[in-house]
Amino acid sequence: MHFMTALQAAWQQRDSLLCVGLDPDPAKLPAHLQGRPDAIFEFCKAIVDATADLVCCFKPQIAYFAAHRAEDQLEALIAHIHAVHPATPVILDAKRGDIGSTAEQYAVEAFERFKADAITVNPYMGRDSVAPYLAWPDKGVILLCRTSNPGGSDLQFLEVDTPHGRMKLYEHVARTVAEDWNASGNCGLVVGATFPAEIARVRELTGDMPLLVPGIGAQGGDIAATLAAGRTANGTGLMINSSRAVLYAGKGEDFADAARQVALDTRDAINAQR
Ligand SMILES: O=C(O)c1cc(=O)[nH]c(=O)n1[C@@H]1O[C@H](COP(=O)(O)O)[C@@H](O)[C@H]1O
Repeated sequence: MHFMTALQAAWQQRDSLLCVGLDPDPAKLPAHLQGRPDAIFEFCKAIVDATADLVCCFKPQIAYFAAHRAEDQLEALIAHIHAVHPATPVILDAKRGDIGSTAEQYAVEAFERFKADAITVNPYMGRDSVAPYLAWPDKGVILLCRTSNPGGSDLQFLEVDTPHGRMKLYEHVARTVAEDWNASGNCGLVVGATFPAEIARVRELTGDMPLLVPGIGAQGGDIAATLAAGRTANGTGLMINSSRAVLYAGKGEDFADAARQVALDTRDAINAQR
């Protein structure tokens, strides 16, 4: 199924804009899982099973798996999500960016090896570096636009001359993706919850394009401001990610119950603003 079709169905059927981010840090895993060879898989599987009915998508971050030689556990986790929660799309957060021939391999890694439904991609090497992902028309390609971190302003906030006049670089990225790269309707953009004014500007430039919005929870982004700035006319359009605040809500054997409670509270806090 097309990523965008699956996402829209999940928004409606789950009545949720929450994306739970799967960023398993071995040092933060509950004591009873520490040291097990499959600890990362077991931890994430428990979080997934406890929260799947509350989310519109999951977003595993590849670094947390690759750094610990756990790519096989990432493969198993995504296979588990597809088998047990088939209506829940998976975004592989890899923030790839490279020349076209290398990007082709990254696309195969994301979509064939890991069987992700979408991937995060860095747009700053330009159209030919993104084309190999766009060539998979059923897969979502979610491009960094206005990132949540403070240093995001170093480059993304610079004023540049464009064919449409002078604007900030992130605005030019939003406009270019919406008007040029999105021919197959499979693009989304990343805009941090820490910058609601820029969420509003990106919404203005891109119509109803889905926005992945990290930065609530541990990074302190504001849910009400995010919704006011970014929701579409039908009250969707956003995948609002929370990772650490959900994953590490509890430290004991009941960690998945604690994660579910935070996910539930976060989903409801989001829905209260729709
Ligand atoms: O693409 C992303 O997901 C992303 C973009 C961005 O601008 N900021 C950002 O925090 N992220 C990711 O979103 C997650 C945020 O995690 P928490 O701050 O723990 O909720 C991490 O996996 C980050 O890598």
